[in-house]
Amino acid sequence: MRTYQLIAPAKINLYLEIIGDRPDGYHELVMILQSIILSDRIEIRSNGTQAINLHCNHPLVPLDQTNIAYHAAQLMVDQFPERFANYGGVDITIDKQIPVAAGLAGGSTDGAAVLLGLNLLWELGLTIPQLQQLGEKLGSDVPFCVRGGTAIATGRGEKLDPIQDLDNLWVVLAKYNNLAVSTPWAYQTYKQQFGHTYINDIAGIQSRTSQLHSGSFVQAISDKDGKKIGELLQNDLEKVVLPEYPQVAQLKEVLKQAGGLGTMMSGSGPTVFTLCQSQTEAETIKKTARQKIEDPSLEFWVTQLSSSGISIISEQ
Ligand SMILES: C[C@@](CO)(OP(=O)(O)O)[C@H](O)COP(=O)(O)OP(=O)(O)OC[C@H]1O[C@@H](n2ccc(N)nc2=O)[C@H](O)[C@@H]1O
Ligand SMILES: Nc1ncnc2c1ncn2[C@@H]1O[C@H](COP(=O)(O)OP(=O)(O)O)[C@@H](O)[C@H]1O
Repeated sequence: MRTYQLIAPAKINLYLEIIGDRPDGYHELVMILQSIILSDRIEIRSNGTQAINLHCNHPLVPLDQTNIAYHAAQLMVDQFPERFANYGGVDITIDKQIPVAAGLAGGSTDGAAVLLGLNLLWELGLTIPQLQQLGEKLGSDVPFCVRGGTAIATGRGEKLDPIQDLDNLWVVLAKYNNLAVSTPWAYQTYKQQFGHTYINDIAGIQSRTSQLHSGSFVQAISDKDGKKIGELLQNDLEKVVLPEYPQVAQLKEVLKQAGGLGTMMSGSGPTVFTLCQSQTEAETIKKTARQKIEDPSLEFWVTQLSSSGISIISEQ
């Protein structure tokens, strides 16, 4: 039976600005998304049946249709019923290394990996843009996860403009393993509290978006100016998540005091990250923060920014 093993990297949000709300219930965003080395491993194996079976080593990951990886396989079955009939079903095994419900797009990247894996297994020959278009149906962050690297994302997060890759920096991630933040809750609460700041006309949205395109953040990325990037980190969702989760606010403060280029919450949280120039600096920051907060539920990861999206590591 043919088998593909894939690496599915997590992401962090270097910049997340909420501009307006949309008739479809989503929010209009300007983001800068960045892949990191921390990844799940996905195995996709033909099983000679007509079933999709899902396996995962993490107790919090659902194994039914609510799993984005399962949903991705179902979407491919619906889109390409003849291929499914010819090639048969698959066993999908997720080796979960990315913390769950952490603001790191763990589910989205697994979904993206299944799209790429089935494209290969069923010899569909779909291009990256075609896979990204399918990914839009699974979630706003899935199109980014297909290609990864560094990108400006607009719309609900699905419109992507790749920019110069930024892979020369290290990152410390910190998360309480007993905390999870619901993404719909974060956006809903933001809307209730800050909806009055939204721009709701197209011209206004375009002008704000182009400000960022030409803005100093993109310039700092193309200059690979870590100090400037650290200063310019932004995430509007912090405004609702930090007051609701004081532990996360305290964690951010401790990490900030410990050094590095800049500290910010990723996505809807509750993971907080610090960008660093070197692995040594990252390890020192982790150690300092660990000494300041002696809580066994607080976990750390030291990793690097990455220029890769989903990649294939073996084919049998
Ligand atoms: C906050 C971010 C930042 O990258 O990431 P995470 O924290 O989830 O990793 C994303 O915007 C999350 O993207 P993703 O997790 O793919 O969201 P989706 O499944 O599409 O949407 C989940 C829910 O979030 C809200 N949502 C999402 C995206 C968006 N632009 N506006 C929204 O209002 C909607 O309530 C939607 O029902
Ligand atoms: N493959 C998957 N991996 C992780 N979580 C998943 C997956 N599929 C569905 N989920 C569900 O999605 C929720 C959000 O998880 P995740 O994608 O890890 O976080 P985030 O949306 O914060 O980036 C989880 O609580 C879980 O119930």
